Amino acid sequence: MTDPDNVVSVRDLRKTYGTATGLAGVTFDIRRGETFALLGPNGAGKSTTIEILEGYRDRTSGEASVLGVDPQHGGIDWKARLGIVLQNTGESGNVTVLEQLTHFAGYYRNPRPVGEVMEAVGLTSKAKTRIGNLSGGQRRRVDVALGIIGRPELLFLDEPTTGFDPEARRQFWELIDGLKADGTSILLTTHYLDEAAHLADRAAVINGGVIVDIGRIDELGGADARIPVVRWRERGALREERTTEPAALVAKLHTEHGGEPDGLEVIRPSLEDIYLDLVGASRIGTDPLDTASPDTDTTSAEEARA
Ligand SMILES: Nc1ncnc2c1ncn2[C@@H]1O[C@H](COP(=O)(O)OP(=O)(O)OP(=O)(O)O)[C@@H](O)[C@H]1O
Repeated sequence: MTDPDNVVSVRDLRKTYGTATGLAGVTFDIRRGETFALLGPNGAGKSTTIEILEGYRDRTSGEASVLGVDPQHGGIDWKARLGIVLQNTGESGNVTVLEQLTHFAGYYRNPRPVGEVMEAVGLTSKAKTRIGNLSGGQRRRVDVALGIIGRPELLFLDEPTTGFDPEARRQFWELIDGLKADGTSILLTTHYLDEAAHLADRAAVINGGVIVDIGRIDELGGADARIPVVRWRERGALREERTTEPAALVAKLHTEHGGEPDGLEVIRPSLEDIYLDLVGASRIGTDPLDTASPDTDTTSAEEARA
C-alpha cells in the first residue's frame, strides 16, 4: 500500500451519504510524476474521490494513502505538499490578484515567485485588479495560481478549465505541461475529453461510484472499441457492422447494392464515443433518425471478425 513510487494508492474506497452511495469500491494508484485523469458523468463520484484524497471528506471504508499518509490524518506539513484547485472556491473579491497570491505564498516554505506564477497563468496584466472585478475564467486562473504557488508534489485539479475560453484552455495546458516536466504529479477531473487526452498519462472512467475502465488514454475501452463501424441504410432501416476491414465491406456493399449504398458512413470511434460506450451512453448503434431504432441490425466485433 505504501509503495514509494506511488503518490496515491486507494483500495476498495467506499463512501455513503446516508442511504445514497457516493463510492462503491474504488481501487487505483497514481505513480510519482504521472498525470492521472478521473473521467465520468455528473454524480459519478469524481469529487467524492478527490475530496477524500485531499483530506476534506472522511471515507466510509477502504484504504487511502496520499504521499505516504492517510489523508484522514494528514497534518499541516502534509497539506503543504499538496496543491488544490477545488471545483468551487468563492475567492474573496476585495483583494487584488497580487495581494492574494502574495498572502498565500507566505504560507509556504519555498513558494514559487508570485510574478512567475502570475505570468504562468496569464494574469500579469491583472495583478492590481480586485478579484471581484475579474471574469469567471480569470478567477479560475487565480484558483490555479493558488494551487501551484507552493510548488506542490501532488496537484489536484477538479474541473480546472470550466469557463475558460479555448485560448485560455490552450495556455492552461501549456502551464500543466511545464509542471509535468518539473515532475509534479497531477490528479485531474475534467468533462473535456480532449483535455484528458492532451494532459493525462492514464485515466480511470468512473460511473455510479465504480471504476468501469482504467488505463492509458489510448487503451481505454480495449482494442475492440476502436474497430471502425460501417453504417448504411437498407429499405429505410439502419444497418451497421463493426469491421477491421471497412474498405472491403464497403466494396462488397457497393457490388451488392449496384452502386453507392444509402446513407453510407464509416465511423472510426473517437475517444468521446469510447467514453460514452463505457458509461452506457453510446451513440453508435442508435439510429440518428429514430432513437428507438427497432430495425437496427448491429453486429458485434466478435461476429464481425468471425
Ligand atoms: N454531500 C452530499 N450529500 C449527499 N449525497 C452526496 C453528497 N455529495 C455527493 N453526493 C452524491 O454522491 C454521488 C457522487 O457525487 P460526486 O460529487 O462525487 O460526483 P462527481 O462525479 O464529482 O459529479 P460532477 O461531475 O457533477 O461534479 C452523487 O450521487 C451525489 O449525489
